[in-house]
Amino acid sequence: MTAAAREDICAAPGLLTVEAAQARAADIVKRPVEAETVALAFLSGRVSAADVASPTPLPPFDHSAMDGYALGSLDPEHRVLARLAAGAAGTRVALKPGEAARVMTGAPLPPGTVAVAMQERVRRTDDRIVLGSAPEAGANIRRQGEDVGVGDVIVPAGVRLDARHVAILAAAGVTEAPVRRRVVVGLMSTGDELVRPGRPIGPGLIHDANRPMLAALLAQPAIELVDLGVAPDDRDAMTRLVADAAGRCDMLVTSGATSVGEEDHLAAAVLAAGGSLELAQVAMKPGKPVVAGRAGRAILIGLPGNPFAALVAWLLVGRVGLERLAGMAPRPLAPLAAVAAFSQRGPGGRTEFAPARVVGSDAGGLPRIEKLGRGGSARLAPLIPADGLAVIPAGGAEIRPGDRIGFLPFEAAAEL
Ligand SMILES: Nc1nc2c(c(=O)[nH]1)N[C@H]1C(S)=C(S)[C@@H](COP(=O)(O)OP(=O)(O)OC[C@H]3O[C@@H](n4cnc5c(N)ncnc54)[C@H](O)[C@@H]3O)O[C@H]1N2
Ligand code: MOO
Repeated sequence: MTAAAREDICAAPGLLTVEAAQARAADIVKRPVEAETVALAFLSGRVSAADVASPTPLPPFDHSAMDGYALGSLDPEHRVLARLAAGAAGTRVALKPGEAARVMTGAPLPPGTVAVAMQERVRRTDDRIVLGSAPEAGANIRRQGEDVGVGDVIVPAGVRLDARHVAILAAAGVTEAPVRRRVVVGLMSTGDELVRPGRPIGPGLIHDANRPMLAALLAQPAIELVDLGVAPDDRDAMTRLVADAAGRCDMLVTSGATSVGEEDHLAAAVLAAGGSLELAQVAMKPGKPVVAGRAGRAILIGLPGNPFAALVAWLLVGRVGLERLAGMAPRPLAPLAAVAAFSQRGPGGRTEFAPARVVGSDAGGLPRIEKLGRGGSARLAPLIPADGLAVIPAGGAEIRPGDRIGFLPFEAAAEL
């Protein structure tokens, strides 16, 4: 740990606030990974590395929003001169007052069009139409560039791309875009008690839940996962594994060995491998013993061993560093406003995150949140029926039904 970091941690009486820990986790990352160019078909889930400007207006030309008639004036009667479907190369016809063209949705509009009348509002006899009621000037015309102008930014830098971005790039005829290369994230569990799922557990042993959990959270297009297995509870062995991982990963995410027990070797191993710790001991429940720092060129996130604590520490602290590394603009996880459907004694010294589900809404429309399970950072079963995490701020008074609390839905929390 650097002297400055040690001072900061000690300056707060006891523990860092969750917000301070998030700021620290972001600051550890000096710059995002490099950019590369990727084809449209592979952009979803990647993080944009630069603004993309549209080379073309959208729509590219004035066209009809309806099947009907392009009108040269708003007069009640018109003579029909031409017929245009979507894809028509255009027409040499320019409409004068009293003249119309039969048009389909998407068809380019002849010069002189003042409005398009829907065909349901028109009576046609041979080459003449009579309007039931005059449309407004400009009705049913989609103007060139009304959606996007030439040079408008259609995809900003620093966002996780999805189908919306792919659609607008495709519409503008753009076939590739600059994105951050995949962040190489190494996952390592620690502990002599851990056995890979699928293998039998002997006395005192348990199955490794954290590495599969983190792999499931991080199985995303912007990430390349490296499975680093299980480090034993041995300082020298852990040091070698950390040093090796530090050389080939952008981020190393470990779980376990962060606390104060005799077999909690992570901090010592990171320091022995030439790394540093910039964050430790956060005022959150669970997840207090989360650590973060650097090891070689990698950012290190050390999550607590208890699985629910590891999940909470990842979502609230580790994820912030990963987003920065992946080139995303900072997006602090802001809990939604909600009300408690439970009571509990306060105040707590740490911000509490508890598995919770929505059980209706109050008179003001805020979701009512019920806590699940009886607490405990090792319990996974309460997460299964949960919709997200109840957030109960540190230092608050007793919570009674109807009191304001925060709520983090899982969908928002788990997305990179
Ligand atoms: N004297 C103190 N003891 C503890 C403190 C403390 O402040 N003083 N903090 C407690 C808190 S809070 C937590 S959280 C845990 C964190 O401990 P570690 O990060 O050192 O984790 P371990 O001791 O290695 O393991 C804790 C627990 O989790 C199980 N575990 C570990 N890895 C996995 C895995 N990959 N999959 C499933 N389960 C795992 C492990 O077997 C232990 O039962 O420390 C408290 N102690
Ligand atoms: O903070 Mo520990 O993470 O409660 O179990």
